[in-house]
Amino acid sequence: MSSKKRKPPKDDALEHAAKGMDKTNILEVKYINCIKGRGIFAKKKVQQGDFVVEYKGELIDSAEEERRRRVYSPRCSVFMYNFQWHEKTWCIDASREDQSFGRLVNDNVRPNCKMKKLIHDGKPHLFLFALRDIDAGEEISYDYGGTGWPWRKKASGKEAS
Ligand SMILES: C[S@@+](CC[C@H](N)C(=O)[O-])C[C@H]1O[C@@H](n2cnc3c(N)ncnc32)[C@H](O)[C@@H]1O
Repeated sequence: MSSKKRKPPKDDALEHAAKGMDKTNILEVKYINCIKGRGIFAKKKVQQGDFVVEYKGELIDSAEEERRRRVYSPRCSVFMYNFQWHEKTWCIDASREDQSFGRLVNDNVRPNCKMKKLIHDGKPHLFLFALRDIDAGEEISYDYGGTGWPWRKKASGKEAS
């Protein structure tokens, strides 16, 4: 058994945000198929509660988000993540291909991670934390929320469970 003390996951997340680093020692990008595209996979076991990855991008307000949604293609707007902060709607726009891992995490209705907001340098940041132990080789996922995602619909036209 390792005697190394586990860093509190929130501290770990904020340290990674400060350094602008992804956990390349435990995560990797893999191409899955032409429907799902790429995804993020665990290279090593992840413990329940651990910080996994930051959903990095540009922080914009709802007016700017609306403006961008009018001009973005659906392929780009799917990278926009909305959340509440100080009673207003904000958005992380991760549409820019910047080599970061968080933007490549796919949707799952039975996810192994959950998105949480933490404040770093006075600004909100979005981080995924493990909902359960994740084995090496498993795809990292979270529930995008909302309804109507085309990939959730089965050929029958019903929502996937
Ligand atoms: C935020 S991106 C995730 C990264 C993306 N897979 C890529 O390679 O750029 C969201 C897009 O990934 C795909 N996607 C995400 N979750 C999926 C799922 N569960 N099944 C199929 N496609 C999915 C859809 O094409 C969606 O528009």
